[in-house]
Amino acid sequence: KEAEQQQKLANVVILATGGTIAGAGASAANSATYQAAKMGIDKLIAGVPELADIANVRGEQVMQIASESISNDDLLKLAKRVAELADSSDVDGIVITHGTDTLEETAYFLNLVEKTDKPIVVVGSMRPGTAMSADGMLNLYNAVAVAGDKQSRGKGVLVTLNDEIQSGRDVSKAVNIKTEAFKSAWGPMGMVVEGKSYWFRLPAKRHTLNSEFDIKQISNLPQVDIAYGYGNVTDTAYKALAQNGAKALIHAGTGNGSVSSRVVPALQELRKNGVQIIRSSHVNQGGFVLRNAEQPDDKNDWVVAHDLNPQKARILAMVAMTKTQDSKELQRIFWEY
Ligand SMILES: NC(=O)CC[C@H](N)C(=O)O
Repeated sequence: KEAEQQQKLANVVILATGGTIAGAGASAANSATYQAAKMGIDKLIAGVPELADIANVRGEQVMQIASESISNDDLLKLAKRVAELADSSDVDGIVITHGTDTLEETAYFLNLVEKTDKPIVVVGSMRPGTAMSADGMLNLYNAVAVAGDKQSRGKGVLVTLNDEIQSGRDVSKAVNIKTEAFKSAWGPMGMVVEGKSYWFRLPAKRHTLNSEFDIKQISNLPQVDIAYGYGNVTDTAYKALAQNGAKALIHAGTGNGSVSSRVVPALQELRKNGVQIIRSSHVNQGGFVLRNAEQPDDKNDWVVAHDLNPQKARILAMVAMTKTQDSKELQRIFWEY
């Protein structure tokens, strides 16, 4: 009977990378003061015995770090392992446990480069497992439930925290001290309650199988950096980043991705020297940057990131520039993904 039950359950692999979901504090009262990336994947799985009721789960420790320290090489390593697993006939879904600080970047990267319709779910937590009201156990249970569900196929890379199923493209860490930390300007795609998914919308942007990018053809990512717009800003950071080898600069602009008159000449000059200039916005609840609004992008030969926040714009620029150095092509890609 037990063997029969196991055969019916989906096979889900959990790739662990660290973060708070693997964190530990000195006391149960430490919900915010703790060390991330302390607990191994086997302990994490053992901590949620209910996982065995919803899937055949096995874990792999890919790295053990806080996500603010994830490098492009780490990203490539993780994505290549995800692709291998997605190609295995005995894997139905993949969960990635991840620190929440750059979770949105990894989720978007995988969404762009994984050629599979199998569910890929990225999950983290806001409190370590040692804390009172820790959220990691339920988030992980929900992630495994979603990853093992056939209904989750072909919907792009997903993120489950706070009982919500979010699109890995849209979601962003919007609050850093609450368990309802992750939001999307366009709303969640669904809910997961007691291990069952309830879907309400689908992503409109290109992803996974419908993406022109494939991790199997990517071995390097170009250097793309971000500089921040604010009152009294100077062009120092932009110039320094370009001098240090950035092939594209994401302008994390104010408002509509506006650019200070003290910075415009430097960006025009950098563009003439071959650096791509991509205007994004750092407004908190979802920026929306349009071509030739605020700045003459056609004249300057700049690109706009549209609704992508600066850190997501960096991810798309890196992936796009593995294929093209043409600013018009880059702009097409920024509209489509
Ligand atoms: N809530 C978290 O996961 C944050 C912990 C850590 N800064 C990380 O991103 O890994």
